[in-house]
Amino acid sequence: MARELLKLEHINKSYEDRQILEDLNLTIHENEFLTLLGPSGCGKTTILRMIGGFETPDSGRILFDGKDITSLRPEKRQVNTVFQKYSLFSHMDVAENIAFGLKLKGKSQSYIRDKIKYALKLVNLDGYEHAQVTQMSGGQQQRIAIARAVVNEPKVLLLDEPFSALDLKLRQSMQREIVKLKKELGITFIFVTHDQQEALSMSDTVVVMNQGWIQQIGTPESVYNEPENAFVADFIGDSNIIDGIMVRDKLVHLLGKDIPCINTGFGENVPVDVQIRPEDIQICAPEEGQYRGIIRQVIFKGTVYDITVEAGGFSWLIQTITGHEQGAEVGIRLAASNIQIMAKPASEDEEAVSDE
Ligand SMILES: Nc1ncnc2c1ncn2[C@@H]1O[C@H](COP(=O)(O)OP(=O)(O)OP(=O)(O)O)[C@@H](O)[C@H]1O
Repeated sequence: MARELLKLEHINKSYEDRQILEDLNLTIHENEFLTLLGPSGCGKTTILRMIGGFETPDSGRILFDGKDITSLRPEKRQVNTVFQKYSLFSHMDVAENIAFGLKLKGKSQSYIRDKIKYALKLVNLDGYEHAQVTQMSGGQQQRIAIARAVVNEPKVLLLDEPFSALDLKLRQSMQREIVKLKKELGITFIFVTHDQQEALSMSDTVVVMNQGWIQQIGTPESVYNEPENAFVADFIGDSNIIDGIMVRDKLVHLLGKDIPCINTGFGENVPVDVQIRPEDIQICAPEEGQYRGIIRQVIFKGTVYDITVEAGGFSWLIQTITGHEQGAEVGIRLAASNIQIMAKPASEDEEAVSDE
């Protein structure tokens, strides 16, 4: 892993009486594409605003390259932000928008002209210097906002849900552009989104958050394939999450049956959350399955079918390439390697006891 660039240490933040972040710790590396992912209100933007310098933590430190920048003004940080609402100046043309920050810094006219040209090329808008921003599409405006941030040569670019106003197709093409841009610039990107697909497809590292707490940090593959708890499993992709009890290692009691699973090390009689992805479940003949059930619903999604099967007292979501008949009696099979065993979250009572 590359060198550590940014460190958030023991960050606490409350608004009025409500604690939003509690003892948050996070390390971001040089040249990393890190995404803060979580539902609305979980504190993603608050973290980004602290890194940008628009918000100060109540306690804790933010280190940049080993230096404490917790109280440094935004313009003194080597960090630039692209906001959700592009916040472009509508009375200025494209070039003036991009030049704004550079003029404030007292850069020369020729320097500014070169930078504008370079940045517009980078975001595929060469020749748009004198276009009016109000007459440009949402995608183009977002590109200008990115160009405006990039000309400051930040070491870290912060992007707060930058594509939320764009339609799906444009969003996907902007996602590809951002990944390309990141490679060209060779700097650190910190991206905020509540869209798990967006996070998985763009990032080196995904930080999954819920209610101010970091739930898991990992590569897109690891948070998808090895979620550490039911929240992550449920939030990222589709999942079947079922209560289970470990019989012994490699065997879990699930919906009335003992089902083989991979090594877990949880010990005997431990209640666990069991996760199985819809694409990892096989539909077979009734007598060949571990559970027997009925197909309740079949929905064609384009590349796959979403099939709901009622079996073992549970409503399973299963994804298949081929269609199935609603009402058919079927069996379902689970491969041990596709069963993810996760610790149950500590209950509030237990947390209270362990805090003492
Ligand atoms: N200036 C503020 N004053 C009071 N409460 C605030 C302020 N800013 C944020 N909050 C609250 O803090 C919590 C976290 O907000 P934050 O914007 O960080 O969440 P988020 O995960 O980025 O959500 P979203 O995706 O909706 O932007 C929310 O409950 C929000 O209402």
